[in-house]
Amino acid sequence: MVKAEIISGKEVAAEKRASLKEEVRVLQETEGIIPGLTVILVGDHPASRSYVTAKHKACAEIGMHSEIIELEESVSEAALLAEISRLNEDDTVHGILVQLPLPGHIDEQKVITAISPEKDVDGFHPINIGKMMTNQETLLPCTPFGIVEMVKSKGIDIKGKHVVVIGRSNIVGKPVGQLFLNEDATVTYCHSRTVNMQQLTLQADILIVAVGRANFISAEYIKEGAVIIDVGVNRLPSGKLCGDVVFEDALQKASYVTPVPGGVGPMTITMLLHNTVQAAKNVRKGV
Ligand SMILES: Nc1nc2c(c(=O)[nH]1)N[C@@H](CN(C=O)c1ccc(C(=O)N[C@@H](CCC(=O)O)C(=O)O)cc1)CN2
Repeated sequence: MVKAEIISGKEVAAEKRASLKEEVRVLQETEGIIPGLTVILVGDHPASRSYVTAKHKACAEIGMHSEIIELEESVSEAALLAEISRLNEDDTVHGILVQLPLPGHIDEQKVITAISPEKDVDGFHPINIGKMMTNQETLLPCTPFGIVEMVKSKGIDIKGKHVVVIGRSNIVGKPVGQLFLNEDATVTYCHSRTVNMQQLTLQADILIVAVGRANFISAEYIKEGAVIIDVGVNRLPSGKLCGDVVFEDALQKASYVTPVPGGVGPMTITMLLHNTVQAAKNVRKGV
């Protein structure tokens, strides 16, 4: 029997994008500012290319300016850093994003740190991460930010809830736990070395799964009535996309579940738009 309500990231994203479109219109009409995003794509990873294209399209749909800079897979780290430095100095660029992952010869952390924190619309710069950790206003990592927005959109109470995060990546696992901690949740992290993970996941009021392994979480890991957030986007040999959670199992045991596709993914790009508009406004405020 289906018990859970599906949290449609597509629907939450559409609502948020409509309000951002209006914000962009007002910003342009009243102050002549058009928020601008520049995305750097290194190499020709097909999934990365499709995410970058989706970002470009999403910007256009809400009236924002955007540009894609494509660099060869073999580009040197120094050349990439020089490009970032040029964009840091360009006042028409409010947001800079380097699509990840990068080729192995480039130090990802060095690249992220080279982006001006004020233009770091991915929210990955150590200064922005530090501000997030200390609960200060800043540009927040898009996927974690989108997850919190989705949960809030359903009026789900976070305070005092036990949030269990499976995964400890810098772009999703670690920051999503911190954002829920900032919302007064009790947070537990699980990862590949966690002993008896099931004992922990069965305590989760909100279970966030970001491991990148198809159908990693099944019914026996889910507490009755839990909120299940599935961050995984895995392509099966059949070509079909699926999440890290067995969706049918979550439907039967959880109170809410996010689908794949159409769940967390669309929120990632939406919060990127939000951050870029925010970065443009911050320039005006001198933040
Ligand atoms: N610089 C960054 N690199 C990467 C990020 C990021 O936030 N910043 N996140 C991911 C990729 N990503 C955005 O860049 C992303 C992933 C998935 C989706 C999405 O909408 N997925 C759809 C399915 C898409 C499909 O058909 O393949 C869904 O879940 O519905 C958007 C953005 C890694 N790199």
